[in-house]
Amino acid sequence: MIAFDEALQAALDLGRPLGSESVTLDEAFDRVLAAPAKAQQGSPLTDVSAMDGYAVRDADLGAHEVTLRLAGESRAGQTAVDRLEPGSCLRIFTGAPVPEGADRVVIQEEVARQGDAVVFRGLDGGKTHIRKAGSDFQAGDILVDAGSVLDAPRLVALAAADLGEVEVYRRPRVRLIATGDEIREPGAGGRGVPDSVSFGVAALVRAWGGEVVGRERHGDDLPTLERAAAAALDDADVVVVTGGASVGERDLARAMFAPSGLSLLVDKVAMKPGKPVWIGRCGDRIVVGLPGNPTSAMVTARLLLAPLVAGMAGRDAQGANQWRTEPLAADLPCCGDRETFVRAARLEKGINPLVDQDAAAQAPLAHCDVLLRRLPGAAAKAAGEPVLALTF
Ligand SMILES: Nc1nc2c(c(=O)[nH]1)N[C@H]1C(S)=C(S)[C@@H](COP(=O)(O)OP(=O)(O)OC[C@H]3O[C@@H](n4cnc5c(N)ncnc54)[C@H](O)[C@@H]3O)O[C@H]1N2
Ligand code: MOO
Repeated sequence: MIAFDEALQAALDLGRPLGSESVTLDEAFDRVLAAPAKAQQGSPLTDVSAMDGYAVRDADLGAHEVTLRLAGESRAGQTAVDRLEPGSCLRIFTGAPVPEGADRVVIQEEVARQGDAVVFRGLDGGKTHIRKAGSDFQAGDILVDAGSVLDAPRLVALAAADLGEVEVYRRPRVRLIATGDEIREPGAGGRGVPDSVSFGVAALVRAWGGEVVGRERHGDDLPTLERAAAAALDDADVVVVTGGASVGERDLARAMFAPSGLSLLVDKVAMKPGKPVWIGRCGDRIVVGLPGNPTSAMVTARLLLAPLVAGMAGRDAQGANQWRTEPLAADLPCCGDRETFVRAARLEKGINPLVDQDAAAQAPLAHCDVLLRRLPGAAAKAAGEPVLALTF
């Protein structure tokens, strides 16, 4: 049995990016940029108006009221006049090119219009309401750094950079295998245990940048499981097997990978819940064995699988387990002799440890937002005291 930190280090060491691929911006959401995104051209391309109004020359506006002749119109996407002649003004709209010679845009609320005659109050020397060419960014500027997760605002920046495709890290392909004669698909009713864990693990894999390529269930029959293991290793970067991790004769999760050349890197971890969790390799494939008890499975998946998948997806693997100090909303008992990850809810007044800490319980998962980290032998804590918390 190894310490939790040692197991985490093994997961981090395995969690290396798998290479990159080019995707269209439509496909880029939530992917991780593998190379810095450079603007293909500057923006705005020319000086443009920031407001709806009239483009004028400063020299034409004196201290007092002045009337200028309307010479035409400039709209975003089309301009009738490239140059503003002295004594004239140009109707202009937000985003439209500012003609050569114009010094400012006077907003329409500040002028009076009588046909083609536009009356301006005196020059107030305030804002020009002109966005200069390249003032947002210039050709070659790096708009989004490599390693960024492409969220909504970053996708805007990429499209603005005039990029149709971007280079992103490949997503690790993850296949889930639930084991156990009793496990069945949820929704079928009757005897058996609904496979709940696979849904939580699949969601977690996706949230941390992985692609779930398959979810399957098999009974406790070794030849069947061996065949399933070999097939899964064929098309996945990571195979996650649930259940059968403990010491019973029917706990076959490790055995099913033996003919595929399993070498164990982590085998039992001094943590509660989740002691039977294991991690191994079959060639260049990674296998993660989660305990069958649903809370144990989700805790170990969050603490070890999430950083592994994050690292393989090019994300900040270390950052996946970012423990923060937060105040307790209720008392917390002392910790036993195994490092313990207490399930808790984040309330407005602080972190509230859940009453039911049974590793097999599932109802508490519906209220669980955070894990609390408790070192072996840690003393009891009172409400208000700080505790180490990790968002689940
Ligand atoms: N003698 C010992 N017994 C056990 C030990 C031990 O050290 N010595 N460890 C215990 C611990 S800790 C855990 S955790 C469990 C984990 O056991 P397994 O990984 O072998 O899990 P199973 O026996 O296959 O199943 C346990 C439990 O979980 C349910 N299960 C399994 N898969 C799913 C799923 N996909 N969805 C929902 N529920 C699932 C299963 O029906 C069982 O009730 O072992 C202890 N025993
Ligand atoms: O430690 Mo097992 O993972 O709890 O019930």
